[in-house]
Amino acid sequence: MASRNQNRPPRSPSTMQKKGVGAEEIPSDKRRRIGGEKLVGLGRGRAPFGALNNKSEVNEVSGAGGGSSDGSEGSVVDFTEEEVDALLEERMKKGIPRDTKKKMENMVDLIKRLKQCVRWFKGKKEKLQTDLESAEKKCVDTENEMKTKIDELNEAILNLRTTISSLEEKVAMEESDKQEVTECYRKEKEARSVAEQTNISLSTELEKVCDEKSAIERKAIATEDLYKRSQEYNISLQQYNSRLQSNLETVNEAHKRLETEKSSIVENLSNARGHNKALQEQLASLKASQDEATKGKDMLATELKFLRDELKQIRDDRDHQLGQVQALTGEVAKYKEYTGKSSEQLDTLTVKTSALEEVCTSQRQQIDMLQKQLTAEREKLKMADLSFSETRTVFEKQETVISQLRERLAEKEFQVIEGESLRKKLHNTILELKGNIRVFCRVRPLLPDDGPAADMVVSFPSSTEALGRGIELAQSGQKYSFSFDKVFNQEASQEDVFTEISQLVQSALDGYKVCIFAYGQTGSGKTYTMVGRPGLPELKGLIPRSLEQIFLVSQSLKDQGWKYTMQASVLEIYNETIRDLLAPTENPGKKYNIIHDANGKNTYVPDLTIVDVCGADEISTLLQRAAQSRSVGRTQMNEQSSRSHFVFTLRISGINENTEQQVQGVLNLIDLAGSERLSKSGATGDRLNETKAINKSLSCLSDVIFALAKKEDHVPFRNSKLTTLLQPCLGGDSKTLMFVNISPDPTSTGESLCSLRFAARVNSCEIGIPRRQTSTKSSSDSRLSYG
Ligand SMILES: Nc1ncnc2c1ncn2[C@@H]1O[C@H](COP(=O)(O)OP(=O)(O)OP(=O)(O)O)[C@@H](O)[C@H]1O
Repeated sequence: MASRNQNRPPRSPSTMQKKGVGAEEIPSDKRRRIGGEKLVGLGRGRAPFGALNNKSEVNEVSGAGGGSSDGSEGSVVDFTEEEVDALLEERMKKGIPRDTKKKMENMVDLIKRLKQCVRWFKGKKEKLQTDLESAEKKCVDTENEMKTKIDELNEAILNLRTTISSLEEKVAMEESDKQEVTECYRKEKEARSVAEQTNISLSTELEKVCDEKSAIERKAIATEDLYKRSQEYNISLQQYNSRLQSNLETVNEAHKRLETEKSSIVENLSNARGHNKALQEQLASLKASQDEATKGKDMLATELKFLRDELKQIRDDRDHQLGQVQALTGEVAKYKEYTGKSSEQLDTLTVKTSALEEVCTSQRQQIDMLQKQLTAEREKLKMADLSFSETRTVFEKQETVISQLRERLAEKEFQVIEGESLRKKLHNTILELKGNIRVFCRVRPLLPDDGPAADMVVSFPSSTEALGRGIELAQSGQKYSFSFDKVFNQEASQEDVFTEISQLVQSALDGYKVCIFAYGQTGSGKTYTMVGRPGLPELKGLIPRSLEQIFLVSQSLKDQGWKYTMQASVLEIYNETIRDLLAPTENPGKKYNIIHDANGKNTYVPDLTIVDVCGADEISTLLQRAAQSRSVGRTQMNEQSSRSHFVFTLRISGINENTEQQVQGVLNLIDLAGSERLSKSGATGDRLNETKAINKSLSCLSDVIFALAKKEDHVPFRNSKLTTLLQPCLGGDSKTLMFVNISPDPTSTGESLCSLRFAARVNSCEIGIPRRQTSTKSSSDSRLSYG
C-alpha cells in the first residue's frame, strides 16, 4: 500500500478544485499550507466574509482590523471557496439598491472585498505556482526515484520470478510430498482407527485382565504356597519323568529286543512246529510199526502156541506110536517065542512096525523142524521184543521232547502275548507323546493328463532327519518345505501305505476310537488311497485292507479268549444332507439326524442301515454297494470326482471270555470330497453349489480342529454335518490320522500349497489323549455309534 501511494503523483490543488474537492476533504495540514504564513489571520480572514453577509459585522471587523475597512491593498485576507462563491453571487442575490449612495457604498465595499479576494487569489496563485514548481521538482525527483525504484523493482521482480519458479518447483515437490503425506496420513488414520478399535477392545480386555489380575493376584497369594509345594512336586515329577524317559528308552530297547526275540521266537516256533510235525509223523509211523510188531508178536505167539500144541500132539502121537511100537515089538517077540504064528502075519507085523518106525522118524524130523522153527520164532520174538522196547524208548524220548517243545511253545506264546500287550502300550504311549492327531502325506504319480514331468514341483529332501518325513513344493521360484509324521512319495505302494497305518487300525480292536480321513484337492488320490481300484487285489485301498486285517486279527485273538462282533454302516454327506448308502431301497426324501448321547461321547444316526458283518468278503460286497450309490460328478479336475464325504464306520465289540473284559472300538474311514477353489473347479450351477457346500464343510472341519488345538471353550462342531458326526472322534479321546493327498501336477501347485499349509497346521495340533473304551457286559449299547 505504501509503495502504491508513493507511485501515485501528488494531486495538484487545481486538480483538487476541478474535481470539486471540498475544504473539509483537504487534510488540515494542507489547509494550513493553503493559508500559508497568514494562518494567524484566518480568524480575521473570515471578517470580510462575515461583512459580506452582515453589514454590522463588517463594521465591527473593520473597526477591529483598523485600516482594512478603507480598502487598502496591503492586507491579505484568507478566503474559503464558499466565501469566494458567496462573494461572487452577493450582487445577484441582493440586487441593485435604488439608492445610489448606498449603491456606491455597496459597490465600493464589494470592490474592496473583491480586490482583497483577487489579492488572495494572486497570493494563492503565486503560492500555488511555487508549490507547483516545487511539486513538479519533487515530481521529477520522485519520477527519477520511481524509475530507479522501478528498475530495482523489475530486478526484484526478476529475482522474484526466479524465486517463484524455484518456489513453484518446491511447491510441486511439496505437493507430491503432501500427497504422500496425505496418503500416509490416510493410512495412519485407518491404522489409527484400527488401533483405536484395538485400543478399545484392548481397554475392555485390559479391564477384564485387570479384574482377572486382581482375582489372579488374590489367587496368586494362595497359589504361591501351592506353587512351592508344586515346585517340590515338579522336581519329583521331573525326576520321575527322567526316570520315565530312561524307562521309555529301556522299554524301547526292550521292545526292539523283544521284536527281534519275537521274530526269532516266531522263527524258532515255526521250526519247532515243523520239527514237531516231523516227530509226530515219525511217532505215528513208529506207533504203526509198534502196532505191527505187536501184531507180529501176537501172531508169533499164536503160532508158537499152535506149534507147541502141534508139538505136544506130535509128541503124544509119537509116545502113543512108540507105545504101539513097543507093544508090537513085545508082541513080535511073543510071536517069535511062541512061533505059533504064520510068517505072513509076521511080515505084516514087520511092515507095520517099519511103517510105524517111518512115521516115527518122519515125526521126529517134523518135531526137529518144528523145534528149529520154534527156536527161530523165539529168536524173532526176542528180536521183536527188543525192537519193541527200543521203539518204546524212542517213543518215550520223543514224547518227552514233544512235551518239552509244547512247554516252550506255550512259554513263547505267552511271551508273544506279553510282547503284544507291551507293543500296544508302547504304541499308545508313542501316540500320546506325538499327540493324537497325526498327518501322513501322500503324493500320487504324474498321470498322462498332468503337466510334463520335467516341471516337477514336488521333491523330497534326502537329509537324515527329513527322510521319509519331509516334502518340498516349488512355486514361482520359491521352495516351501513341510514335514509330517510320514511322507509317501509317488513310488509308495498301497501295501506300503497300509503297513504304516496297520497298528492304528488294530487299536480299534483294542477298544479305541480310530478315525482316518483323506483330505486333498480333487484328483489328488484320496479315493485311490482309501478305497483303491476295485477288482485289482494289489491296488486295494486302506478301507478293504483295514477290514481284512481286523477280521484276521480278531480270528487269531480267539486263542486268547476274545470274541468279536462287528457292525458296519456307510453314509455320505452330500450338500449338507446325509444319505444312507446301504439302504435297501432308494429313499431320496428321507432325512437323517445326528444324535449325541447325554455325555456327548457317542453319536448316532437313527434309521441308518446297520449290517452285522462276520468276514472281509461281506465287507467288499458292502463297499461295492456303497460305491454304486455314492454321488459322483465331473469337474474340470477329475472325470469321476467324489462330490460328497464318504464315511465308512465299523463298530467293534469284543468280549474276552477268560477275563470278562469287554472292549468297544470304532473305526471311521472317511474319503472327503475334493477341496478345490471355486475358480479352479470350473463348476457352475449345481456343481457350484456342491463345491460351495464342500468348501464350507471342510472349512468347518479346520475350524473345529484349530479350536480344539487352541483349547477354546466353544468348539464349533455343530457348524456342519461332517463335524457334528465326527464330534466324538475329533473331540479328544480318539486316535485320528489325516492323509493329505497331493497331486504333483504343476498346474495344481497353488492347491497343493493350500493343502500342505492346512495339513501342517493340523500336524501342529494336539487334540487330547486317546482313551480305550472298555466296559462291563451289562453297559454295552447295541446301537452303532461313530465314536
Ligand atoms: N498313488 C497312486 N498311484 C497311481 N494312480 C493314482 C494314485 N493316486 C491317484 N491315482 C489316480 O489318480 C486319479 C485321481 O485319483 P482319485 O479319484 O483317487 O482322486 P480323488 O482325490 O479321490 O478325487 P475326487 O476328490 O475328485 O474324488 C485316478 O485315476 C487314480 O487312479
